[in-house]
Amino acid sequence: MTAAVLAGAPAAQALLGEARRRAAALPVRPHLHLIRVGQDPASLSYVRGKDRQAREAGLRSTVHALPEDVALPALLALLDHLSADPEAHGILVQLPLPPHLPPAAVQAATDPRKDVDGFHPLNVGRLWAGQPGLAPCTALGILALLRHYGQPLSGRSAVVVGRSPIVGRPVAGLLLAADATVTVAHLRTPDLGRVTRDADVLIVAAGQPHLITADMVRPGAAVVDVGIHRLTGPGGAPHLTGDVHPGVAQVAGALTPVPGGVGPMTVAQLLLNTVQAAEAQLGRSAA
Ligand SMILES: Nc1nc2c(c(=O)[nH]1)N[C@@H](CN(C=O)c1ccc(C(=O)N[C@@H](CCC(=O)O)C(=O)O)cc1)CN2
Repeated sequence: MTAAVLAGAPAAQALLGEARRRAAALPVRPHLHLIRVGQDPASLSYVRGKDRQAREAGLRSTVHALPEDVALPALLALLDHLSADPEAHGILVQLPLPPHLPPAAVQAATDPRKDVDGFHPLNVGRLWAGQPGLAPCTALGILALLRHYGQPLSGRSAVVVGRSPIVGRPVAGLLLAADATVTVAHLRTPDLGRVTRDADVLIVAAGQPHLITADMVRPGAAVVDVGIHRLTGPGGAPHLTGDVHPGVAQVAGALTPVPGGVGPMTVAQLLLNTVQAAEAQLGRSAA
């Protein structure tokens, strides 16, 4: 068996089209504020991509580039200011942050109605309570990707490997809301393969290259690889790989590529979250 490829680009285009249509129906352009601290090369590239795609989708976007040594009170003051600004609809602080800035304090300082990352404790609670709200972009993007390719979730066994607040935990909550039977495993789970072999739908966000090998996958399962690792090949050439070993393609029924799978969904979903936040703030929806 060779797994069907669940490519992110067409599914992301569908989300971007929806974001563009819904943004155009609003009386003002939704305004996204992207806050970046320091010069981490990956963060620079992700924020640049978010800013560019936001503009292409007809949104306004402003990048706030803060120095690596910015003090916590200064960052919180910016978040307070944007939270109170009626013309700011979405606020995102790019992760990772330098060690002196605790993510929990930063995430709690954003108005939950503008928290387009879905990391504010109120939005985390809403997700787990099954209430409408803003949810994390990668987790929503994974569900949208599976939906785009007609992968059923209701009544199926879904196993999530990884328990991060960005992906593992929220995707487990969303799978549960979609009526899947959900198991969360992680790097300390004994005999991980025994757990993952139970999955009809396997989501891997453990941050360890090639953790999941072919013998750990049920034949025909849908496998979503959230890992992104820059490895150096035998000739010294760098290449990107995921948490899933390439040999899994011989066993799985469907598999997301790395790169080009979940990654593009994260940014597209961010823009849709921003439009959703603007709609709510303008009294156009319940969320
Ligand atoms: N505040 C946040 N910070 C971070 C988040 C987040 O959702 N909110 N997620 C990640 C980084 N991220 C977006 O911010 C992100 C990661 C990967 C991709 C992507 O398109 N990846 C490509 C490969 C690109 C490459 O590295 O060459 C792919 O998978 O095809 C987009 C966004 C951590 N921080």
